[in-house]
Amino acid sequence: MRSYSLIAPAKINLYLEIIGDRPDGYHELSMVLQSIDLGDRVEIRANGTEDFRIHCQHPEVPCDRTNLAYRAAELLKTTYPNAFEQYGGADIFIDKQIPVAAGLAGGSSNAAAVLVGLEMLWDLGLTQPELQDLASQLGSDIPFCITGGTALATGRGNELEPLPDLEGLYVILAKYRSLGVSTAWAYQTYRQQFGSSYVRESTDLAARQKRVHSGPIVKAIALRDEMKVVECLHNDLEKVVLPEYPQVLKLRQTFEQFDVLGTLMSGSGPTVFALTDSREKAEQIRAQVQNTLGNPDLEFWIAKFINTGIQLAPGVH
Ligand SMILES: C[C@@](CO)(OP(=O)(O)O)[C@H](O)COP(=O)(O)OP(=O)(O)OC[C@H]1O[C@@H](n2ccc(N)nc2=O)[C@H](O)[C@@H]1O
Ligand SMILES: Nc1ncnc2c1ncn2[C@@H]1O[C@H](COP(=O)(O)OP(=O)(O)O)[C@@H](O)[C@H]1O
Repeated sequence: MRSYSLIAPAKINLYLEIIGDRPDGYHELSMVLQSIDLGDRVEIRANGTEDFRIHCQHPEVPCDRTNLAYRAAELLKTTYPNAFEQYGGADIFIDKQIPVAAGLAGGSSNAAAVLVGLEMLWDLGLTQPELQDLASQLGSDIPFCITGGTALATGRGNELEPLPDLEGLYVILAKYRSLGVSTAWAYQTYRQQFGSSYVRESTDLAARQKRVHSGPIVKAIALRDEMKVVECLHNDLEKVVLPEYPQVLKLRQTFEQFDVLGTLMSGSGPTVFALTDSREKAEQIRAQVQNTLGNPDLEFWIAKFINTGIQLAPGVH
């Protein structure tokens, strides 16, 4: 039976601005997304049956139809029933390295890997826009997870413009093991507290431009001015998550005390990250934060920026 083994990287948000409410219930965003080399391994193995089966050891990851990877497979099955009939189902093995419900797009990246893997397994010959369209139907962050790298994301987060690679940066990620934040809760709470009506189709371009402030970070990335990039780090969702989770606020403040280039909460949290220009520095900061907070529930990861999304796992054919 044919199989593909893929690496599904996590992302961090270097910039997340909520422009306003959308009529479809989502939020209009302006984000800068960055892939990092912390990733899950996703293996997709044809199983000759009429089913998809999810295999994952992580206690917080469901192995049923609610798994985003399963939903990705189902979407391809209903969109291309003839291919499904010809090739059949698959076993999907997820080796989880990305923390769950952490604001790092773990589930989204797994779903992206399934779209890419099944597309190859079923010889569908889809174009990149066709694949991106399917991804968009499944979740706002999934189109980015396919192509990865550094990108400006607008709309729901699904409209992408690639940006020049940000190379040579390292990231220390920290998360309380027992803490997870629901993305839906974060956006809903933001809407209740700060909601504003915003219609993208508005002809009032001047009003729209006034509210989109990603210009400076995009320019800094284009100029590869890393010092300027770190000055522009921003996440509107911190306004609702940090007051609700004092531990996360404390973590964010602790990173600020040390010699980091910049620090921010990623996505809907609760992961907090800090940037450095070397792995040694990242190790040093990790030790300093760990010693300061001394909490056994706190977990750390060190990763570097990468310029790829879903990739074939090295050494597997
Ligand atoms: C916050 C971010 C930042 O990158 O990432 P995470 O923290 O989840 O990793 C994303 O916007 C999350 O993207 P994703 O997790 O794909 O979102 P979806 O599945 O489409 O939607 C999950 C929930 O968030 C809300 N949502 C999502 C995107 C958006 N632009 N506006 C929203 O209000 C939706 O209404 C839904 O209740
Ligand atoms: N393949 C998957 N990996 C991780 N979580 C998943 C997956 N499929 C469904 N989930 C569920 O989605 C929720 C959000 O998980 P995740 O994608 O890791 O976080 P985030 O949306 O913060 O990036 C979790 O509570 C988890 O139960």
